[in-house]
Amino acid sequence: MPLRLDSAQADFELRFSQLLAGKREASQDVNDTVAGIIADVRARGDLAVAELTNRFDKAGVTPTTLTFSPDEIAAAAAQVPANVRAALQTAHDRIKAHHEKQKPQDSVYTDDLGVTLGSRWTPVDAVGIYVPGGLASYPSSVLMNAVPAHVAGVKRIAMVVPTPNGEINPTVLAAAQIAGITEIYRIGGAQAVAALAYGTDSIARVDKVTGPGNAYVATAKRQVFGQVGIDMIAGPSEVLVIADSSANPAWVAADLIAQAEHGAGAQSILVTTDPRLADAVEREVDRQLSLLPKQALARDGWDEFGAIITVASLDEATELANRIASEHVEIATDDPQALVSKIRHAGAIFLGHHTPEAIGDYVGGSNHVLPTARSARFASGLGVLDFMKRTSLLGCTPSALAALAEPAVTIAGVEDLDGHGRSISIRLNR
Ligand SMILES: NC(=O)c1ccc[n+]([C@@H]2O[C@H](COP(=O)([O-])OP(=O)(O)OC[C@H]3O[C@@H](n4cnc5c(N)ncnc54)[C@H](O)[C@@H]3O)[C@@H](O)[C@H]2O)c1
Ligand SMILES: N[C@H](CO)Cc1c[nH]c[nH+]1
Ligand SMILES: [Zn+2]
Repeated sequence: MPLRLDSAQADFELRFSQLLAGKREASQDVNDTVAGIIADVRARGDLAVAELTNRFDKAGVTPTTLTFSPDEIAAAAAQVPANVRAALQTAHDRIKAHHEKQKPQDSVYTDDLGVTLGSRWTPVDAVGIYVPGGLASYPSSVLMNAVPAHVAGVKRIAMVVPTPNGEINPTVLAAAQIAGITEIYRIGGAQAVAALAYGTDSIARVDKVTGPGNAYVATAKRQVFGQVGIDMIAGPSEVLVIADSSANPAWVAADLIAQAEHGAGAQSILVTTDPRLADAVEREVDRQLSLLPKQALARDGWDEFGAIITVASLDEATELANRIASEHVEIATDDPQALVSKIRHAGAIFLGHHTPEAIGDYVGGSNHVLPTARSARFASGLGVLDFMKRTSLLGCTPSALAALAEPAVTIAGVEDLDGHGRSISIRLNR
Protein backbone atom coordinates (compact mmCIF):
# COMPACT_ATOMS: atom_id res chain seq x y z
CA MET A 1 0.00 0.00 0.00
CA PRO A 2 1.33 3.48 -0.80
CA LEU A 3 1.43 6.13 1.90
CA ARG A 4 -1.77 8.27 1.73
CA LEU A 5 -1.44 11.87 2.96
CA ASP A 6 -3.76 14.87 2.90
CA SER A 7 -2.29 18.31 3.48
CA ALA A 8 -5.39 19.20 5.52
CA GLN A 9 -4.63 16.50 8.14
CA ALA A 10 -3.35 17.73 11.51
CA ASP A 11 -0.28 15.46 11.44
CA PHE A 12 0.57 16.24 7.80
CA GLU A 13 3.87 18.07 8.51
CA LEU A 14 5.17 15.22 10.66
CA ARG A 15 4.22 12.52 8.16
CA PHE A 16 5.51 14.57 5.23
CA SER A 17 8.89 15.08 6.91
CA GLN A 18 9.06 11.32 7.51
CA LEU A 19 8.51 10.85 3.78
CA LEU A 20 11.34 13.32 3.04
CA ALA A 21 13.69 11.52 5.41
CA GLY A 22 13.07 8.21 3.66
CA LYS A 23 16.41 8.03 1.83
CA ARG A 24 19.44 6.69 3.64
CA GLU A 25 23.21 7.30 3.66
CA ALA A 26 25.75 4.54 2.93
CA SER A 27 26.40 2.50 6.04
CA GLN A 28 29.80 2.53 7.77
CA ASP A 29 30.22 -1.09 6.63
CA VAL A 30 30.03 -0.11 2.97
CA ASN A 31 32.44 2.79 3.56
CA ASP A 32 34.99 0.48 5.18
CA THR A 33 34.62 -2.24 2.52
CA VAL A 34 35.07 0.30 -0.26
CA ALA A 35 38.10 1.92 1.41
CA GLY A 36 39.69 -1.55 1.64
CA ILE A 37 38.98 -2.27 -2.04
CA ILE A 38 40.43 1.05 -3.18
CA ALA A 39 43.59 0.53 -1.11
CA ASP A 40 43.97 -2.99 -2.53
CA VAL A 41 43.63 -1.78 -6.13
CA ARG A 42 46.16 1.00 -5.50
CA ALA A 43 48.62 -1.50 -4.02
CA ARG A 44 48.21 -4.49 -6.34
CA GLY A 45 46.67 -3.04 -9.52
CA ASP A 46 45.29 -5.47 -12.10
CA LEU A 47 45.82 -8.47 -9.82
CA ALA A 48 43.52 -6.98 -7.18
CA VAL A 49 40.97 -5.89 -9.81
CA ALA A 50 40.84 -9.41 -11.26
CA GLU A 51 40.56 -11.11 -7.85
CA LEU A 52 37.80 -8.76 -6.65
CA THR A 53 35.94 -9.12 -9.95
CA ASN A 54 36.00 -12.90 -9.61
CA ARG A 55 34.93 -12.71 -5.96
CA PHE A 56 31.93 -10.43 -6.50
CA ASP A 57 30.93 -11.15 -10.11
CA LYS A 58 32.24 -14.72 -10.65
CA ALA A 59 33.46 -13.35 -13.97
CA GLY A 60 36.39 -15.73 -14.54
CA VAL A 61 38.84 -12.98 -15.53
CA THR A 62 42.62 -12.76 -15.23
CA PRO A 63 44.73 -9.59 -15.05
CA THR A 64 45.24 -9.90 -18.81
CA THR A 65 41.59 -10.40 -19.81
CA LEU A 66 40.00 -7.35 -18.18
CA THR A 67 39.58 -5.62 -21.54
CA PHE A 68 36.95 -6.45 -24.18
CA SER A 69 38.77 -6.99 -27.47
CA PRO A 70 37.49 -5.26 -30.63
CA ASP A 71 36.35 -8.69 -31.93
CA GLU A 72 34.38 -9.41 -28.74
CA ILE A 73 32.65 -6.04 -28.97
CA ALA A 74 31.83 -6.55 -32.65
CA ALA A 75 30.56 -10.12 -32.10
CA ALA A 76 28.29 -9.10 -29.21
CA ALA A 77 26.97 -6.05 -31.04
CA ALA A 78 26.23 -8.20 -34.11
CA GLN A 79 23.75 -10.28 -32.04
CA VAL A 80 21.54 -7.24 -31.53
CA PRO A 81 18.45 -7.19 -33.79
CA ALA A 82 18.27 -4.47 -36.43
CA ASN A 83 15.19 -2.79 -34.94
CA VAL A 84 16.94 -2.44 -31.56
CA ARG A 85 20.02 -0.98 -33.24
CA ALA A 86 17.84 1.46 -35.16
CA ALA A 87 16.07 2.52 -31.94
CA LEU A 88 19.41 3.08 -30.21
CA GLN A 89 20.62 5.07 -33.21
CA THR A 90 17.49 7.28 -33.02
CA ALA A 91 18.11 7.80 -29.30
CA HIS A 92 21.77 8.58 -29.96
CA ASP A 93 21.01 11.12 -32.67
CA ARG A 94 18.36 12.93 -30.61
CA ILE A 95 20.53 13.02 -27.46
CA LYS A 96 23.41 14.34 -29.58
CA ALA A 97 21.31 17.05 -31.24
CA HIS A 98 20.03 18.31 -27.87
CA HIS A 99 23.42 18.20 -26.17
CA GLU A 100 25.08 20.08 -29.06
CA LYS A 101 22.92 23.01 -27.98
CA GLN A 102 24.48 22.91 -24.48
CA LYS A 103 27.98 23.64 -25.78
CA PRO A 104 29.20 26.80 -24.06
CA GLN A 105 30.70 29.77 -25.89
CA ASP A 106 34.10 31.19 -24.98
CA SER A 107 33.92 34.88 -24.17
CA VAL A 108 36.53 37.66 -24.03
CA TYR A 109 36.05 41.39 -23.56
CA THR A 110 38.11 44.42 -22.57
CA ASP A 111 36.72 46.71 -19.90
CA ASP A 112 37.03 50.48 -19.65
CA LEU A 113 40.34 50.27 -17.72
CA GLY A 114 41.88 48.17 -20.49
CA VAL A 115 41.67 44.88 -18.60
CA THR A 116 40.98 41.88 -20.83
CA LEU A 117 38.72 39.30 -19.17
CA GLY A 118 37.57 36.02 -20.57
CA SER A 119 36.24 32.54 -20.00
CA ARG A 120 37.56 29.65 -22.07
CA TRP A 121 36.02 26.18 -22.10
CA THR A 122 38.08 23.04 -22.71
CA PRO A 123 37.12 19.37 -22.47
CA VAL A 124 38.31 16.96 -19.79
CA ASP A 125 41.03 14.78 -21.39
CA ALA A 126 39.91 11.33 -20.21
CA VAL A 127 36.63 10.14 -18.73
CA GLY A 128 35.55 6.82 -17.20
CA ILE A 129 31.92 5.84 -17.66
CA TYR A 130 30.41 3.40 -15.15
CA VAL A 131 27.61 1.26 -16.62
CA PRO A 132 25.90 -0.61 -13.78
CA GLY A 133 24.33 -3.97 -13.50
CA GLY A 134 25.97 -6.32 -16.01
CA LEU A 135 23.19 -8.38 -17.56
CA ALA A 136 20.55 -5.97 -16.27
CA SER A 137 22.43 -2.88 -17.44
CA TYR A 138 20.74 -0.19 -19.49
CA PRO A 139 22.03 0.54 -23.01
CA SER A 140 20.27 3.92 -22.79
CA SER A 141 22.57 4.87 -19.89
CA VAL A 142 25.61 4.20 -22.09
CA LEU A 143 24.31 6.80 -24.55
CA MET A 144 23.36 9.28 -21.82
CA ASN A 145 26.95 9.29 -20.51
CA ALA A 146 28.93 8.88 -23.71
CA VAL A 147 27.13 11.33 -25.98
CA PRO A 148 27.62 14.49 -23.88
CA ALA A 149 31.27 13.48 -23.34
CA HIS A 150 31.77 13.22 -27.10
CA VAL A 151 29.95 16.48 -27.74
CA ALA A 152 32.22 18.17 -25.15
CA GLY A 153 35.24 16.94 -27.13
CA VAL A 154 36.59 14.40 -24.60
CA LYS A 155 39.40 12.52 -26.37
CA ARG A 156 39.39 9.30 -24.35
CA ILE A 157 36.26 7.60 -23.01
CA ALA A 158 36.81 4.37 -21.07
CA MET A 159 33.76 2.32 -20.13
CA VAL A 160 33.48 -0.22 -17.31
CA VAL A 161 30.65 -2.72 -16.96
CA PRO A 162 30.49 -5.74 -14.63
CA THR A 163 29.90 -9.15 -16.21
CA PRO A 164 28.22 -11.35 -13.57
CA ASN A 165 29.07 -15.00 -14.30
CA GLY A 166 31.07 -13.75 -17.27
CA GLU A 167 27.96 -12.59 -19.14
CA ILE A 168 27.30 -9.24 -20.76
CA ASN A 169 24.15 -7.71 -22.17
CA PRO A 170 25.10 -7.45 -25.89
CA THR A 171 22.83 -4.43 -26.31
CA VAL A 172 25.11 -2.49 -23.97
CA LEU A 173 28.06 -3.19 -26.25
CA ALA A 174 25.96 -2.25 -29.29
CA ALA A 175 25.12 1.07 -27.62
CA ALA A 176 28.81 1.59 -26.89
CA GLN A 177 29.60 0.89 -30.53
CA ILE A 178 26.97 3.39 -31.70
CA ALA A 179 28.40 5.97 -29.29
CA GLY A 180 31.93 5.34 -30.63
CA ILE A 181 33.37 3.83 -27.42
CA THR A 182 36.14 1.33 -28.12
CA GLU A 183 37.82 1.03 -24.69
CA ILE A 184 35.66 -1.24 -22.52
CA TYR A 185 36.55 -3.24 -19.38
CA ARG A 186 34.59 -6.16 -17.90
CA ILE A 187 34.79 -4.88 -14.33
CA GLY A 188 32.40 -3.21 -11.91
CA GLY A 189 31.92 -2.08 -8.33
CA ALA A 190 34.40 -0.15 -6.21
CA GLN A 191 37.34 -1.93 -7.87
CA ALA A 192 36.36 -0.53 -11.27
CA VAL A 193 36.02 3.00 -9.89
CA ALA A 194 39.41 2.66 -8.15
CA ALA A 195 41.08 1.34 -11.33
CA LEU A 196 39.71 4.29 -13.32
CA ALA A 197 40.76 6.81 -10.68
CA TYR A 198 44.26 5.52 -9.90
CA GLY A 199 45.13 3.46 -12.98
CA THR A 200 46.61 -0.03 -13.25
CA ASP A 201 48.98 -1.63 -15.77
CA SER A 202 46.13 -2.31 -18.20
CA ILE A 203 43.81 0.63 -17.39
CA ALA A 204 45.20 4.15 -17.74
CA ARG A 205 43.77 6.50 -15.15
CA VAL A 206 41.09 9.00 -16.13
CA ASP A 207 40.33 12.53 -14.96
CA LYS A 208 36.64 12.10 -14.20
CA VAL A 209 34.29 9.18 -13.41
CA THR A 210 30.59 9.42 -14.29
CA GLY A 211 27.58 7.12 -14.19
CA PRO A 212 25.17 5.58 -11.69
CA GLY A 213 25.63 2.43 -9.64
CA ASN A 214 24.81 0.67 -6.38
CA ALA A 215 25.94 1.70 -2.88
CA TYR A 216 29.48 0.33 -3.45
CA VAL A 217 29.88 2.30 -6.66
CA ALA A 218 28.40 5.49 -5.19
CA THR A 219 30.60 5.22 -2.09
CA ALA A 220 33.69 4.56 -4.21
CA LYS A 221 32.93 7.66 -6.29
CA ARG A 222 32.68 9.72 -3.08
CA GLN A 223 35.98 8.29 -1.84
CA VAL A 224 37.98 8.90 -5.07
CA PHE A 225 36.60 12.43 -5.48
CA GLY A 226 39.56 14.81 -5.46
CA GLN A 227 41.86 12.29 -7.13
CA VAL A 228 39.37 12.51 -10.02
CA GLY A 229 36.23 14.51 -10.64
CA ILE A 230 32.84 12.85 -10.39
CA ASP A 231 29.48 13.82 -11.85
CA MET A 232 27.02 13.28 -9.01
CA ILE A 233 25.69 10.50 -6.83
CA ALA A 234 22.76 9.28 -8.97
CA GLY A 235 20.88 6.87 -6.75
CA PRO A 236 17.55 5.06 -6.97
CA SER A 237 15.13 6.72 -9.38
CA GLU A 238 12.22 9.02 -8.36
CA VAL A 239 9.16 10.59 -9.94
CA LEU A 240 6.68 13.11 -8.59
CA VAL A 241 3.51 13.60 -10.63
CA ILE A 242 1.46 16.77 -10.12
CA ALA A 243 -2.05 16.11 -11.43
CA ASP A 244 -5.43 17.80 -11.37
CA SER A 245 -8.84 16.49 -12.41
CA SER A 246 -7.86 16.74 -16.10
CA ALA A 247 -5.38 13.87 -15.68
CA ASN A 248 -6.08 10.35 -16.91
CA PRO A 249 -5.74 8.03 -13.86
CA ALA A 250 -4.55 5.10 -15.99
CA TRP A 251 -1.76 7.20 -17.52
CA VAL A 252 -0.68 8.61 -14.14
CA ALA A 253 -0.69 5.09 -12.64
CA ALA A 254 1.44 3.81 -15.53
CA ASP A 255 4.02 6.56 -14.91
CA LEU A 256 4.17 5.80 -11.18
CA ILE A 257 4.71 2.11 -11.95
CA ALA A 258 7.38 2.90 -14.55
CA GLN A 259 9.50 4.53 -11.87
CA ALA A 260 8.73 1.95 -9.17
CA GLU A 261 9.97 -0.86 -11.45
CA HIS A 262 13.53 0.49 -11.12
CA GLY A 263 13.35 -1.26 -7.73
CA ALA A 264 15.81 -0.97 -4.82
CA GLY A 265 14.61 2.29 -3.29
CA ALA A 266 12.85 3.78 -6.32
CA GLN A 267 10.15 6.28 -5.31
CA SER A 268 6.88 7.30 -7.00
CA ILE A 269 4.75 10.13 -5.59
CA LEU A 270 1.45 11.57 -6.81
CA VAL A 271 0.44 15.05 -5.62
CA THR A 272 -3.11 15.92 -6.67
CA THR A 273 -5.82 18.48 -6.07
CA ASP A 274 -8.50 15.89 -6.86
CA PRO A 275 -9.33 13.25 -4.18
CA ARG A 276 -11.29 11.23 -6.74
CA LEU A 277 -8.23 11.07 -8.99
CA ALA A 278 -6.16 9.96 -5.97
CA ASP A 279 -8.51 7.00 -5.36
CA ALA A 280 -8.71 6.14 -9.06
CA VAL A 281 -4.92 6.19 -9.45
CA GLU A 282 -4.46 3.93 -6.42
CA ARG A 283 -6.92 1.40 -7.90
CA GLU A 284 -5.29 1.69 -11.35
CA VAL A 285 -1.80 1.05 -10.00
CA ASP A 286 -3.07 -2.16 -8.40
CA ARG A 287 -4.85 -3.21 -11.58
CA GLN A 288 -1.90 -2.46 -13.87
CA LEU A 289 0.64 -4.05 -11.52
CA SER A 290 -1.27 -7.31 -11.69
CA LEU A 291 -0.85 -7.26 -15.49
CA LEU A 292 2.92 -6.67 -15.42
CA PRO A 293 5.05 -9.75 -16.19
CA LYS A 294 7.79 -8.65 -13.72
CA GLN A 295 5.47 -7.08 -11.17
CA ALA A 296 7.37 -8.00 -7.98
CA LEU A 297 10.01 -5.26 -8.26
CA ALA A 298 7.51 -2.54 -9.11
CA ARG A 299 5.07 -3.68 -6.41
CA ASP A 300 7.82 -3.64 -3.78
CA GLY A 301 8.86 -0.15 -4.89
CA TRP A 302 5.26 1.11 -4.82
CA ASP A 303 4.48 -0.49 -1.43
CA GLU A 304 7.70 0.66 0.19
CA PHE A 305 8.20 4.17 -1.17
CA GLY A 306 4.99 5.05 -3.07
CA ALA A 307 2.89 7.98 -1.84
CA ILE A 308 -0.33 9.74 -2.83
CA ILE A 309 -0.78 13.24 -1.42
CA THR A 310 -3.94 15.31 -1.77
CA VAL A 311 -3.61 19.08 -1.56
CA ALA A 312 -5.97 22.06 -1.73
CA SER A 313 -4.44 23.82 -4.74
CA LEU A 314 -1.90 23.49 -7.54
CA ASP A 315 0.19 26.18 -5.83
CA GLU A 316 0.40 23.95 -2.79
CA ALA A 317 1.36 21.06 -5.09
CA THR A 318 4.30 23.03 -6.51
CA GLU A 319 5.43 24.00 -2.98
CA LEU A 320 5.54 20.32 -1.99
CA ALA A 321 7.36 19.49 -5.24
CA ASN A 322 10.01 22.06 -4.33
CA ARG A 323 10.42 20.58 -0.86
CA ILE A 324 10.76 17.06 -2.27
CA ALA A 325 13.11 18.19 -5.11
CA SER A 326 12.44 15.01 -7.05
CA GLU A 327 14.63 13.63 -9.83
CA HIS A 328 11.66 13.82 -12.23
CA VAL A 329 8.54 16.00 -11.97
CA GLU A 330 5.62 15.42 -14.33
CA ILE A 331 2.94 18.10 -14.68
CA ALA A 332 -0.24 16.24 -15.66
CA THR A 333 -2.54 19.23 -16.16
CA ASP A 334 -4.04 20.87 -19.24
CA ASP A 335 -1.87 23.97 -18.80
CA PRO A 336 1.58 22.83 -17.63
CA GLN A 337 3.16 26.16 -18.60
CA ALA A 338 1.17 27.82 -15.82
CA LEU A 339 3.05 25.72 -13.24
CA VAL A 340 6.50 25.16 -14.71
CA SER A 341 8.09 28.41 -13.52
CA LYS A 342 6.92 27.70 -9.96
CA ILE A 343 8.93 24.47 -9.79
CA ARG A 344 12.42 25.49 -8.72
CA HIS A 345 13.91 22.15 -7.64
CA ALA A 346 13.68 19.17 -10.03
CA GLY A 347 16.19 17.18 -12.06
CA ALA A 348 13.87 17.28 -15.09
CA ILE A 349 10.31 18.50 -15.68
CA PHE A 350 7.88 16.76 -18.07
CA LEU A 351 5.17 18.96 -19.49
CA GLY A 352 1.59 17.86 -19.99
CA HIS A 353 -0.43 14.70 -20.36
CA HIS A 354 1.50 13.45 -23.40
CA THR A 355 4.99 13.59 -21.91
CA PRO A 356 5.58 10.44 -19.84
CA GLU A 357 8.91 10.42 -18.01
CA ALA A 358 9.92 7.25 -19.90
CA ILE A 359 10.15 9.20 -23.16
CA GLY A 360 12.93 11.20 -21.48
CA ASP A 361 14.62 7.99 -20.34
CA TYR A 362 15.14 6.99 -23.95
CA VAL A 363 14.56 9.18 -26.96
CA GLY A 364 13.36 12.65 -25.90
CA GLY A 365 16.92 13.93 -26.23
CA SER A 366 17.42 15.26 -22.69
CA ASN A 367 19.66 13.37 -20.27
CA HIS A 368 18.30 10.71 -17.91
CA VAL A 369 21.23 10.81 -15.48
CA LEU A 370 19.70 13.19 -12.96
CA PRO A 371 20.15 14.25 -9.33
CA THR A 372 18.28 12.08 -6.82
CA ALA A 373 17.64 12.09 -3.04
CA ARG A 374 16.73 15.81 -2.97
CA SER A 375 20.05 16.85 -4.54
CA ALA A 376 18.10 18.68 -7.28
CA ARG A 377 18.13 21.54 -4.71
CA PHE A 378 21.74 22.16 -5.73
CA ALA A 379 22.66 19.87 -8.64
CA SER A 380 21.79 19.44 -12.32
CA GLY A 381 21.44 16.46 -14.62
CA LEU A 382 24.40 15.19 -16.60
CA GLY A 383 25.25 17.37 -19.56
CA VAL A 384 28.04 18.69 -21.76
CA LEU A 385 29.34 21.05 -19.05
CA ASP A 386 30.10 18.04 -16.82
CA PHE A 387 32.77 17.05 -19.32
CA MET A 388 34.30 20.52 -19.65
CA LYS A 389 35.98 23.01 -17.41
CA ARG A 390 36.14 26.78 -17.59
CA THR A 391 39.45 28.63 -17.42
CA SER A 392 39.44 32.35 -16.80
CA LEU A 393 41.68 34.65 -18.84
CA LEU A 394 42.99 37.97 -17.52
CA GLY A 395 45.27 40.50 -19.20
CA CYS A 396 46.33 44.01 -18.04
CA THR A 397 47.93 46.78 -20.02
CA PRO A 398 50.50 48.94 -18.14
CA SER A 399 47.86 51.60 -17.55
CA ALA A 400 45.23 49.05 -16.41
CA LEU A 401 47.73 47.59 -13.92
CA ALA A 402 48.55 51.07 -12.66
CA ALA A 403 44.85 51.80 -12.19
CA LEU A 404 44.25 48.61 -10.19
CA ALA A 405 47.51 48.57 -8.20
CA GLU A 406 46.46 50.67 -5.22
CA PRO A 407 43.42 48.59 -4.10
CA ALA A 408 45.27 45.32 -4.83
CA VAL A 409 48.33 46.35 -2.78
CA THR A 410 46.01 47.54 0.00
CA ILE A 411 44.27 44.14 0.20
CA ALA A 412 47.66 42.36 0.09
CA GLY A 413 48.69 44.54 3.05
CA VAL A 414 45.69 43.65 5.19
CA GLU A 415 46.26 39.98 4.37
CA ASP A 416 49.88 40.45 5.53
CA LEU A 417 51.13 39.18 2.18
CA ASP A 418 53.80 41.74 1.30
CA GLY A 419 55.19 39.53 -1.49
CA HIS A 420 51.85 39.78 -3.26
CA GLY A 421 51.87 43.58 -2.98
CA ARG A 422 55.46 43.79 -4.19
CA SER A 423 54.76 41.63 -7.29
CA ILE A 424 52.30 44.34 -8.31
CA SER A 425 54.16 47.50 -7.28
CA ILE A 426 57.46 46.32 -8.80
CA ARG A 427 55.86 46.70 -12.24
CA LEU A 428 54.73 50.31 -11.82
CA ASN A 429 56.51 53.26 -13.49
CA ARG A 430 58.58 51.03 -15.79
N1 LIG B 1 19.90 6.96 -11.49
C1 LIG B 1 20.15 6.34 -12.63
O1 LIG B 1 20.23 6.93 -13.71
C2 LIG B 1 20.36 4.86 -12.62
C3 LIG B 1 20.42 4.17 -13.83
C4 LIG B 1 20.72 2.79 -13.80
C5 LIG B 1 20.93 2.14 -12.58
N2 LIG B 1 20.85 2.84 -11.42
C6 LIG B 1 21.14 2.21 -10.13
O2 LIG B 1 22.31 1.43 -10.28
C7 LIG B 1 22.27 0.35 -9.37
C8 LIG B 1 22.67 -0.93 -10.07
O3 LIG B 1 23.08 -1.86 -9.08
P1 LIG B 1 23.72 -3.28 -9.38
O4 LIG B 1 24.11 -3.87 -8.08
O5 LIG B 1 22.81 -4.06 -10.27
O6 LIG B 1 24.99 -3.02 -10.30
P2 LIG B 1 26.33 -2.21 -10.05
O7 LIG B 1 27.11 -2.35 -11.32
O8 LIG B 1 26.09 -0.85 -9.54
O9 LIG B 1 27.11 -3.01 -8.91
C9 LIG B 1 27.61 -4.30 -9.11
C10 LIG B 1 28.95 -4.39 -8.38
O10 LIG B 1 28.77 -4.17 -6.98
C11 LIG B 1 29.85 -4.76 -6.31
N3 LIG B 1 29.36 -5.47 -5.11
C12 LIG B 1 28.24 -6.20 -4.99
N4 LIG B 1 28.17 -6.73 -3.75
C13 LIG B 1 29.29 -6.34 -3.10
C14 LIG B 1 29.81 -6.57 -1.79
N5 LIG B 1 29.16 -7.31 -0.88
N6 LIG B 1 30.98 -6.00 -1.45
C15 LIG B 1 31.66 -5.23 -2.34
N7 LIG B 1 31.22 -5.00 -3.60
C16 LIG B 1 30.06 -5.54 -3.97
C17 LIG B 1 30.47 -5.75 -7.24
O11 LIG B 1 31.77 -5.32 -7.54
C18 LIG B 1 29.62 -5.72 -8.49
O12 LIG B 1 30.41 -5.76 -9.67
C19 LIG B 1 20.87 0.35 -8.78
O13 LIG B 1 20.92 0.92 -7.48
C20 LIG B 1 20.06 1.24 -9.71
O14 LIG B 1 19.00 1.92 -9.08
C21 LIG B 1 20.58 4.18 -11.42
N1 LIG C 1 14.73 6.43 -15.06
C1 LIG C 1 16.17 6.12 -14.90
C2 LIG C 1 16.83 7.24 -14.12
O1 LIG C 1 16.59 8.49 -14.63
C3 LIG C 1 16.90 5.92 -16.20
C4 LIG C 1 16.47 4.76 -17.03
C5 LIG C 1 17.23 3.97 -17.82
N2 LIG C 1 16.44 3.08 -18.43
C6 LIG C 1 15.21 3.30 -18.05
N3 LIG C 1 15.21 4.31 -17.19
ZN1 LIG D 1 13.53 4.84 -15.99
